[in-house]
Amino acid sequence: MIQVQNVNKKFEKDIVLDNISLKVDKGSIYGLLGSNGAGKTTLLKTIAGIIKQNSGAVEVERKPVFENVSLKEMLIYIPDSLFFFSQYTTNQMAKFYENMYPNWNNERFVQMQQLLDLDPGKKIHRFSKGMQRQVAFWLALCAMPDYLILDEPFDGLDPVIRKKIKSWVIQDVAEREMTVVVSSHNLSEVEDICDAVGIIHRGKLLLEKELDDLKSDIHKVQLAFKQEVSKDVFAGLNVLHQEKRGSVYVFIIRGEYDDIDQQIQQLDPVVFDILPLTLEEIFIYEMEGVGYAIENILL
Ligand SMILES: Nc1ncnc2c1ncn2[C@@H]1O[C@H](COP(=O)(O)OP(=O)(O)OP(=O)(O)O)[C@@H](O)[C@H]1O
Repeated sequence: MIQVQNVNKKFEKDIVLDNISLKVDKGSIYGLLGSNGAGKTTLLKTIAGIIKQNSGAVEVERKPVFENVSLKEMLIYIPDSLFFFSQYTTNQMAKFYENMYPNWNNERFVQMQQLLDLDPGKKIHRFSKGMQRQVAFWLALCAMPDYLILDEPFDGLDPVIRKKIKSWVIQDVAEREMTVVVSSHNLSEVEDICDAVGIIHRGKLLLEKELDDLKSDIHKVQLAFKQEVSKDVFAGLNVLHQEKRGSVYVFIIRGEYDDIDQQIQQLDPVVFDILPLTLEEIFIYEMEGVGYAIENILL
């Protein structure tokens, strides 16, 4: 488990992380979303134990992570700008990883080579950017980490490879309870793999949600009545957003499907539909609820 508690980080006078708290359960995938400069990389590096917060606590397996050598053997961070020793081939990097990570799996290294179709004897810096990213995943997954921290990991990967790598990550989460934190500025890029998502903006965690909860407790409702109705009749509903298109009301309502259905049936509408929302719509309305326009943050 990863626990971040009231973490603050400043670079000179700039507050880059502002009282951030979050928890990532073992065997789950947490998506950290935010625009450029939001603080994602800083937070990931703090979780990976590479930089130290000014205050607050960052714990992995209930131990402080900064400069903790035993935790580093269990945790791999793939940065947004990759680093490999110049002149090294993947085979040479694999030897290096084998010495660093006690659970290194050489059989897997050979299997993945066939699936990725990359020459392990070629110098890594001679590969394209996307191929270098594949090498980073190849090495990271063969180290069999318990924790995988990924900074904008899918940038520059073609859709086929992206799908393949996502499925490997999900497999490791399902089969051996690997825990993953993945950052992105794009919701659609990570929504298919995450169990929970947090949105960070200007160093603050604005919103944090389990995706299953999100989808089950927010609904779009279209309604029309024979006659004008007073706004008061909707007072019992937790309305996040409402608009009127002609004679049709469109509401975004938080709550259990059955409760909403029951309350609205009592109002005797002539049109009544409860519709599902896309994840992007859910975030738009949730963010509106906390006073931010998501377009300024994620889109
Ligand atoms: N080493 C540093 N020294 C000074 N300021 C820094 C340093 N690293 C990051 N910052 C500042 O911290 C803020 C957050 O940067 P960070 O890289 O964490 O954001 P990000 O959300 O990962 O952005 P991006 O999506 O552009 O990669 C930025 O204003 C950045 O300029």
